[in-house]
Amino acid sequence: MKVVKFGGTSLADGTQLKRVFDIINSDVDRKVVVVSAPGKRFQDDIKVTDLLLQYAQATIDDTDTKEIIQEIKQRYHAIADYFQMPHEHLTQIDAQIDHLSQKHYRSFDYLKAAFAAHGEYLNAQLIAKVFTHLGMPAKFIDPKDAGLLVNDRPLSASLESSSYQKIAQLDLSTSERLIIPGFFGYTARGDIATFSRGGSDITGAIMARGLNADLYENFTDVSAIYAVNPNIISNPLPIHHMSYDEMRELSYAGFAVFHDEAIIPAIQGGIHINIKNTNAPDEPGTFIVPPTEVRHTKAVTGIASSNRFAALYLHRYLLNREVGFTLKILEILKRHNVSYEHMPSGIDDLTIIFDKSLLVQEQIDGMIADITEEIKPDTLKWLPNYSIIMIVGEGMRNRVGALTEIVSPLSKQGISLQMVNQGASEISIMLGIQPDLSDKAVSAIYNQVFTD
Ligand SMILES: Nc1ncnc2c1ncn2[C@@H]1O[C@H](COP(=O)(O)OP(=O)(O)O)[C@@H](O)[C@H]1O
Ligand SMILES: N[C@@H](CC(=O)OP(=O)(O)O)C(=O)O
Repeated sequence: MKVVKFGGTSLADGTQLKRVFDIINSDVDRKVVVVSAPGKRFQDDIKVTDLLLQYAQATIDDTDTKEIIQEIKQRYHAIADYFQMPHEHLTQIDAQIDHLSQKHYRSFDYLKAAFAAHGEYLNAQLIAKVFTHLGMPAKFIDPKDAGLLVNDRPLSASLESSSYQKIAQLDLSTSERLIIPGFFGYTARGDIATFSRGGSDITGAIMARGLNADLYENFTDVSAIYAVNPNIISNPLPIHHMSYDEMRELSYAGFAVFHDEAIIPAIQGGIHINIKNTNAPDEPGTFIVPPTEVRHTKAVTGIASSNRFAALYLHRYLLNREVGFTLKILEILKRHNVSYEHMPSGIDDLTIIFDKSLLVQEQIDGMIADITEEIKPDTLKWLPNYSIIMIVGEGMRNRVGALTEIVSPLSKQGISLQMVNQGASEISIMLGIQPDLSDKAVSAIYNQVFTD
C-alpha cells in the first residue's frame, strides 16, 4: 500500500486534477491520498491558502469580505465545473466558506488556522466526490477521524505521538480510495491547528508512517529534486537517491520542494519517499531513503540557499573567558520568547542567526535593548537580511579538502563570506552570506563541484 500526496500545483485546476485522477486510477496500491489546497495555476496566481488568509484578516479587521469570498468560491467552482459536477456539491462548499466568519474562535491565531485549513478541507471533500463521479469510488476522511491529534500551536502545530496508534486503526479494507486533507490536525480541545506553511507534506509522511506504507509518493511539479534550486540554475543535475538527513538539511536550507519536518515521521518509520512529477508520472523522480541504501560517488549531493534569516552580531573582548555569558544571552532570548537557529562563535565574537518569519519587531527591539544594557558589547549589529548556503552530502563525512573545494571558487570571484560553520553536522557545511551575493555564490560552488 502506498500513501500518495499531491501538492497545490498538482491540484490547481480541473486539468491538473484529471492528471491526478489518472495517476491514482492506474495503481490500486495508491490507496491513501493526501491533498493540498488548490495552488498557483500560473506564476503570479494566488494560492487558495493565501486567499483564505486574506479572508481571515478581513474578518479580524471587520472589513468587507464579499470579494475575497467570491474569489475563493470561484476556485472550487472552476474545478467542479470542469468535471460537470452536480450543483448541490458546490452549495455545500459555499456554505462552509460563508460559515467560517460566523464561528467563534479561541484566538485570532486559531481563527487564521481554521480559515487556512479549509483550503485542504474543502478540496479533499470535492476531490472525493469528483473521483467517485469519474468512476473511482473515494471517501473523504476528516483528520479528526483519522486520529491526527496535534499540540496547541495553532499555526505551527506538531503531532502528538499518541496519534500513531489511532492512525494504524484506519480501515483500509474498503474498496474506496481514502482522501485526507493535508496541512492540519485537531488539538485535544477540538480546535483546528495547522502545521507550518507547506505542511501537507507532513500529513503525508505521518499517514505513511502510521499505516506503515510500502512507499510515500509525493507528487509535485518537477521531475526530480535537483542538486540546486532550478530557479537559480537552469537544467541542474537531478538527484536520483539521497539520504533522509541530506533531505532534511537541504529542505531546511531552501529546497522548498519537500518540507523539512516531513522527513521525521519517515525516518521513524523507515518509510521510503519518492518525489515524483504529476505532469510526467513515468519519470523515476527522486528517492529519499536510509543512508545505508545510498551509494555516494560524489562528496556533495546538493546546494541549498535561503534568504529567510536575520542575524545579530556581537563583539566583546575576552567574551570567551566569561563564565555564564552564553546563558545570559539565552535568558534574554527566552524573556522575549525568541528562538534562534544557529549561534556560531569566535573568541571575542558571536553571531546569533534567526528565522525572520518567527520574529516581530517588538521582540527584536526588546532583545537588542536588553543585550545592550546587560551584556555591554563593544559592537552590536543587527543584520535584518542574512542568507545561508548549505552544502550537503553524506560523501563529505571524513572527506579531506571538501571545504577548500567549496570556498576556493568564491575567493576567485571576490565573494566574501560572513560565516563558515563546518563540523556541527558531518554531512554539511553552512555559509553565512549577504543576500545579494547568495545566488552568485551558489552558482560558483555548483559549477566547481558538479561540472567537471
Ligand atoms: N532543489 C530543488 N529541486 C526541485 N525543485 C525545487 C528545488 N528547490 C526549490 N524547488 C522548487 O520547489 C517547487 C515545488 O514545490 P512546491 O511549489 O511547494 O510544490 P507543491 O505545489 O507540489 O507542493 C518547484 O517547482 C521548484 O521551483
Ligand atoms: N496549502 C498549504 C499547505 C501545503 O502543503 O501546500 P503546497 O502543497 O501547495 O505546498 C500551504 O500553502 O502552505
